[in-house]
Amino acid sequence: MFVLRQCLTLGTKSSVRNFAAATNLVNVKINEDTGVVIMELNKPPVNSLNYELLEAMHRTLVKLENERCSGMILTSSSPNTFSAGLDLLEMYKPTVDKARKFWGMLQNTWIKLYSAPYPTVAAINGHSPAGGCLLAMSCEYRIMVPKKKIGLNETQLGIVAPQWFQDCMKNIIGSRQAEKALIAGTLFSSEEAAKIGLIDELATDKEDLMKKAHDFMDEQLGLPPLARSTVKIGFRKDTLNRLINSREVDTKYFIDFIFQPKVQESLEMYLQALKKK
Ligand SMILES: CCCCCCCCCCCC/C=C/CC(=O)SCCNC(=O)CCNC(=O)[C@H](O)C(C)(C)COP(=O)(O)OP(=O)(O)OC[C@H]1O[C@@H](n2cnc3c(N)ncnc32)[C@H](O)[C@@H]1OP(=O)(O)O
Repeated sequence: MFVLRQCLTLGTKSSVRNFAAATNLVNVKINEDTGVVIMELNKPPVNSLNYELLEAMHRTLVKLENERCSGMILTSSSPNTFSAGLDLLEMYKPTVDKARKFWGMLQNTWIKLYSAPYPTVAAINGHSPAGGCLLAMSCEYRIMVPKKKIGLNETQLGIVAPQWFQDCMKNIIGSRQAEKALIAGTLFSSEEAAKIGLIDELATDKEDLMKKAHDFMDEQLGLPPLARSTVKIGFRKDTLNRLINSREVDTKYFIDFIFQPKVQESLEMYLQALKKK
């Protein structure tokens, strides 16, 4: 049974609720017996990743480093969407300062998630485009409900998936498949994603999704943790270091790119199309 665990917070059950309620943007539950955490994104309607949601995730990931967290399942409270990716409003006519702060928080959050030593599973309970796909790809294992969409569709919006987004995809589906998918900005159905290995398993529904996520976690918890995490980090270090060693350059690419008038036009048109749906 899952209970909110005291040591995640300041010591009482009500402080646990305060920790989550401080933003309300992520629900965090931990199994007292196993140490497995469920982090549920909770920014209706579509968990678009704005600064505040990223900060809430980042803060949680930092806290988990100091806790007896043995593994994490990432999912969402939305019935239809895991995450709609980066909040387009963060990129549409921001100030330079705001855009810089936003991008820095995205980098921070990704670095923490990608390098987490404990096993991580994305329980993808709905659509997962662009930054949503990045979150899923940053976990070690992906399980998805049927008939939803996942992929790095940036090109379709007139923007470009940054190098580290691209690297994550390459690491999972291989260079050739990733190149094709990134150039076209392909959004794969859950079923197609399973065929190319972008996701590891299909689930029938949310209940089955969570069951499969726990099954994966149970398998991982049977492995010696230090050996497990050493191999994981060994595989991920080049991708991580590539961003860590070039954070400023990456931020400059982002700022220079989104402030181009053509990119702002594309974002405006895309936002309008989303509203008109
Ligand atoms: C290699 C070197 C490269 C060097 C150059 C690098 C330069 C860097 C460039 C910049 C890179 C930027 C990277 C960006 C990555 C991203 O993540 S961009 C975001 C992409 N996201 C999407 O395309 C998803 C858009 N949303 C949808 O497709 C749908 O909403 C959905 C399928 C997720 C869900 O559909 P549905 O349930 O039908 O909900 P909707 O009615 O569509 O939406 C509800 C509501 O939410 C608003 N919304 C949806 N998505 C977003 C979003 N991403 N941001 C902000 N808002 C969003 C939508 O407008 C609706 O609003 P209203 O209720 O109408 O107000």
